[in-house]
Amino acid sequence: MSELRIGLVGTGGIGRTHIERINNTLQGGKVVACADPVGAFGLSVAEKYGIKGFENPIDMINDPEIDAVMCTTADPYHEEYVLASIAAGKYVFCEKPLAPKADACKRIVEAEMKAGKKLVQVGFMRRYDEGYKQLKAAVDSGKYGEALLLHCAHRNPSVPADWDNSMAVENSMVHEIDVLRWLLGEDYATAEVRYGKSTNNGPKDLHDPQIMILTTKSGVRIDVESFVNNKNDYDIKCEIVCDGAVLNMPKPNYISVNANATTGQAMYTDCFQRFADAYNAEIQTWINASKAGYVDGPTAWDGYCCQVAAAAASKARETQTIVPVEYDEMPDFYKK
Ligand SMILES: NC(=O)C1=CN([C@@H]2O[C@H](COP(=O)(O)OP(=O)(O)OC[C@H]3O[C@@H](n4cnc5c(N)ncnc54)[C@H](O)[C@@H]3O)[C@@H](O)[C@H]2O)C=CC1
Ligand SMILES: O=C1[C@H](O)[C@H](O)[C@@H](O)[C@H](O)[C@H]1O
Repeated sequence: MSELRIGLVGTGGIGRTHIERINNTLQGGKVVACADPVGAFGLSVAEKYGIKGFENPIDMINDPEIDAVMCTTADPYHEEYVLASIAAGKYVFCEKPLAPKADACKRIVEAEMKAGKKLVQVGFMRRYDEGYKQLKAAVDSGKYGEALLLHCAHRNPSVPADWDNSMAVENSMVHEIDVLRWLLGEDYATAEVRYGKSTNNGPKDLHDPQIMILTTKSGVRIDVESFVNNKNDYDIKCEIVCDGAVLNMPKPNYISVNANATTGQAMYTDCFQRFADAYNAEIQTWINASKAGYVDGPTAWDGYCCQVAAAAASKARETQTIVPVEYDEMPDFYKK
């Protein structure tokens, strides 16, 4: 295959950044068409980029001129378009989360197994971030002993107006749920969500910050702060306390400037700046693997496991209790 012809469904913020990165920066693929659940909006974006527009996303997914699909719609639409891509036998990159709820993720897993071939990669780009990769290599090396505690923070300057209390876990901290499961190489045992004093930066009824506490099956304890209205910068932290060392993820930022007897350093204000290289790496990996005929990234099973843990955390938040995380047995299909 000379060039992977990609059809993108979901022409919102990240959809457009992915069109630009694939068509201007990455190699081996091209977004040749796009569509959106809001038909007219998708057509307007197709015109903006000079690519083919489809009023109906399903028509695009089924078009023989489309080799592979990217799903960057709002979360609730992921299931429909991923299932349509599987039915069409096409590789599909689905932005996180695979679907908002675990049962929808399980339907995708079952459809993929029925199709007899892994076709789905989920957009958990932090696995491709240099900082997280260095942390994983350090833990895997055994040089510093066992990982015992992790202290994490996931801070946004602000979130959309329709943000609700469930989204801190189900939309935002799903990144930590996935990347730490991958980094530590094990599943979770329990989930808990606690509140601190809420900020006045956001709506009155929003619990913000929230603290999610996870334990893994081997007993590692993880705390993650989610502060979505910090009105400052986009700040991602991960500190790993081991037997013989404390490992800290670097905080990449812009240069510092000494001028007028002051020093200052601009900070990242969104995920697109902080994880630009990781998005490029995950999508280049997806293009290369799709052309070669396999999946080489977070699978639909990873997406399911993530939402099982997220559902336990949401139940823990609602009940203010500690909730067990209970997965189905991993099918052999995903063990190879
Ligand atoms: N991996 C990551 O770090 C990130 C992943 N995401 C994920 O990507 C997916 C899409 O997120 P975003 O691009 O932030 O969503 P968005 O809110 O920018 O767009 C989502 C949908 O809203 C509608 N929409 C947006 N702007 C519109 C307009 N001007 N006119 C008409 N309709 C409009 C469209 O249906 C569009 O597909 C979500 O699943 C989200 O979880 C989003 C941001 C970062
Ligand atoms: O996926 C993302 C981004 O990566 C941000 O880190 C989150 O805070 C945001 O909610 C989510 O859309």
